[in-house]
Amino acid sequence: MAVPEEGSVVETGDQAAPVGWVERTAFDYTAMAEAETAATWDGNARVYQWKDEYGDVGPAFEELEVELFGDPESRRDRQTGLDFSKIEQIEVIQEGPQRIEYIKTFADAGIHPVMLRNIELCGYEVPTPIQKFTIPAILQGYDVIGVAQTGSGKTAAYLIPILSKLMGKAKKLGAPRPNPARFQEGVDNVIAEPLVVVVVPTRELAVQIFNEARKLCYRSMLRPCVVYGGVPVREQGGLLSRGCDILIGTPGRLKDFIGRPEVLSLRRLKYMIIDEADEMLNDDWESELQAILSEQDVGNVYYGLFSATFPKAARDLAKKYLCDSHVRFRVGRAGSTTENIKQMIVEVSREGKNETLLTLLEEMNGVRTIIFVNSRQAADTLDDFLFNMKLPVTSIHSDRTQVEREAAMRAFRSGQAPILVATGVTARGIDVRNVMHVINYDLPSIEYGGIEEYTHRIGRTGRIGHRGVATSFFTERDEPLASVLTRTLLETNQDIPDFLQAYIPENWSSGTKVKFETESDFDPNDVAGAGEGCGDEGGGWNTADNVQGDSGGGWGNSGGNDANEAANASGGGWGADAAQPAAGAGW
Ligand SMILES: Nc1ncnc2c1ncn2[C@@H]1O[C@H](COP(=O)(O)OP(=O)(O)OP(=O)(O)O)[C@@H](O)[C@H]1O
Repeated sequence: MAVPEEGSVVETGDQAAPVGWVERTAFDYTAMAEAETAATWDGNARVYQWKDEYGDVGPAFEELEVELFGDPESRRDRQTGLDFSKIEQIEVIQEGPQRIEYIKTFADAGIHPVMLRNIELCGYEVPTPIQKFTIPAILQGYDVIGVAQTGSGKTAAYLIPILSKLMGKAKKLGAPRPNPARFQEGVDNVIAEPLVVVVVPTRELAVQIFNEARKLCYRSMLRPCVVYGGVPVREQGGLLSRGCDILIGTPGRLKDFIGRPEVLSLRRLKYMIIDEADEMLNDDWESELQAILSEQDVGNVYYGLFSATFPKAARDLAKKYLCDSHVRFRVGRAGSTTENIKQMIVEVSREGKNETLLTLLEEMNGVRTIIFVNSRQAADTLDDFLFNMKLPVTSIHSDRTQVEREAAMRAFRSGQAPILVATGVTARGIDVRNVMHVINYDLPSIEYGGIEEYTHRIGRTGRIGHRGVATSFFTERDEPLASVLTRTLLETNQDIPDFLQAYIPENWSSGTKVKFETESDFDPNDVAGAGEGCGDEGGGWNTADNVQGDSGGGWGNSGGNDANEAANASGGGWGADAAQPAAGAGW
């Protein structure tokens, strides 16, 4: 990366962008708010649709394929330069009485041929460590807890096996749906009866997972939908009324739709995934989550909990609901960071933060950067400050309208505004390619997430084999975090600045394991099993006995041959003939 000369500025007409940065764009938030009714929401993005005559698998559509997966050239390039070696070295710990034989390649897993092709189109060559375990476990019908570092492919770790299992069975298991080619609003509307629900804490994450589902559902009959706050309920209801097999949503909006049985019913639900499980178990979501969990058909639903950290609240939920048969996978220590991120802690005074920030942005200029602050007001103030310094910045926080939030994310993703100022919660789980630098302008305080929040925040960079830098400003206020922060740095062999040296544990020497009192790992005595929710008694977590041969569903057989078996069951719904594009087919 080019280091600019000190204080140098590139003159570009009357706008002068500091060296290395694109010109700033002024975002008119008031106009955006007024345009809300005419907005094109991210959740309205096109999904693959089929005609009845296709059978279980539809033909490819080049235009949509490029929209979903990018052009073929960029697909190939995506994998170059990825360094999986650090991820590969991390030990995967399997807990629970069941032993799952892990897969080495996607082809090993016995997944549906269309899913295999979609994985290839995504550019995924080998499964990540968490995927190696959760794919066979979910295919075999186990409830799963997956705890793995940020950016380690947890979304695909549950979507691939679930969608693969459902491919070829949508007709049999799913609700009748209108033919999209002939759909008439108000005439053909159906009640949405999803087979899968994914609950996530933020709107941005809901859209992101919806986009991953759009890719992985390509050419199948499975129709993904997303619902989240800030968009008129009527609009989202309209999308649901065309049928929905995979529903991704934020808890408040999901609860709202559950209260409208003429729009949404969970009676066909087979899989419930709680992503970013630790955040979802925050007190703020409790009533919504309870409403969603209590809605299901007892004993008939498979569960998955996924997160990068697993604090006590999440462990308590697992303890309450999970049965003996569930499997837990931990990639490294729960809450640990990845070695692909270079972490730097800089001591600053509160007054000196802006100046230090400008220096940093000058040193690492032009790269996609996320700056975290601790309050909405601070986000607005910092956005203004950076904009006045002629930097291409945008910001996102929960007081913004949905139009503003989506516009900010689009500007950041496209590179129009490569600097994003965000509060921690709104940026939870977001995955933007090539975020090279994360800056904690404010470190998260112990009361607001502490070290676990730190892990999630810096995890916006150094994702999936890429490398990144995370710089955090440390003021005297951050003293309570010093000890655990130092140990987190030691764990991945980071440099410890002088002012943190005193927090290096006594007797610690390089290569020894660092101890964490808030160890997010499961205590072996804390194992679930006596959960109220087992079997028929409550929350509906499955036992080993009911994993197989789900009545009428025709699934739940131990993984491996699912694709072939479904092909037989559906009268050869895929295979060469069915997969051929039908002449003149539309979607
Ligand atoms: N096997 C794979 N090979 C290459 N890339 C992959 C693979 N699996 C997933 N990815 C990509 O890795 C990125 C990170 O995945 P994802 O967002 O699911 O991570 P995560 O573990 O959920 O992170 P976080 O905890 O921060 O939410 C995504 O861009 C995804 O498309």
